[in-house]
Amino acid sequence: MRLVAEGLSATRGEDLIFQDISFEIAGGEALVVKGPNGSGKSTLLRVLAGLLPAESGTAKLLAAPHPVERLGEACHYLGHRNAMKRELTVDENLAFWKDFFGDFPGDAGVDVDEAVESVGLGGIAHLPFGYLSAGQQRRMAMAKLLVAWRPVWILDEPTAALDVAAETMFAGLVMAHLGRGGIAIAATHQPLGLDGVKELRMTGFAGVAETVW
Ligand SMILES: Nc1ncnc2c1ncn2[C@@H]1O[C@H](COP(=O)(O)OP(=O)(O)OP(=O)(O)O)[C@@H](O)[C@H]1O
Repeated sequence: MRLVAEGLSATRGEDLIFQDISFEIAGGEALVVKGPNGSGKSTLLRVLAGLLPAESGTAKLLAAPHPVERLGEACHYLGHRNAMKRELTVDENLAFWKDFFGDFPGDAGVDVDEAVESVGLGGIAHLPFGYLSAGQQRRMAMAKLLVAWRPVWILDEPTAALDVAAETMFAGLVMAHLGRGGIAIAATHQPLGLDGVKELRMTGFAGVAETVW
């Protein structure tokens, strides 16, 4: 499996945010997107996840024997917001997402109990999501990545508001995902604790993006 981005550019409103971004990552690899505030990291992730159209260029997943028409279909997107209903319990939220997403061909997500255990919060999944602390809510949002299989994880500041133990836990989840042949692309200002990752540095349109491998 390979994710290939070629000549991507994107606009927000009237403004060109970045242009001519190209990179390639294989199954089992992670790409960390770095750059100052406003340089376009979130915009790039949203383009890859299919949530914003690219102005030009392409991003494709070459994934025999499961060809993918649109990259977004193969992606889990964990954005700044957790996308969980505050009034529903954690169990109910995760069961909804498991059912809604379903599995992408090739592998399967774990059940809700196992996902909650994996993020270290077994025992509180019966509580309404809104009762949880900010860090616990973020951990539970990470559990969404586990309940349905998607080969590509798109992660926007995944560890913001997390303590050191949770950062370590999340690095373990990402490593396990890579170990299953998955791909992870993360925008972050903090080190994710992953070894041997590729890096893409965004400099904003004032200085066009530069890649560092
Ligand atoms: N909906 C929008 N309409 C117009 N401009 C936008 C919109 N959303 C973002 N922008 C602009 O696009 C540029 C890139 O924003 P983006 O959120 O991609 O940056 P970022 O690198 O992720 O920043 P940060 O590190 O602060 O999260 C910024 O100048 C921002 O003001």
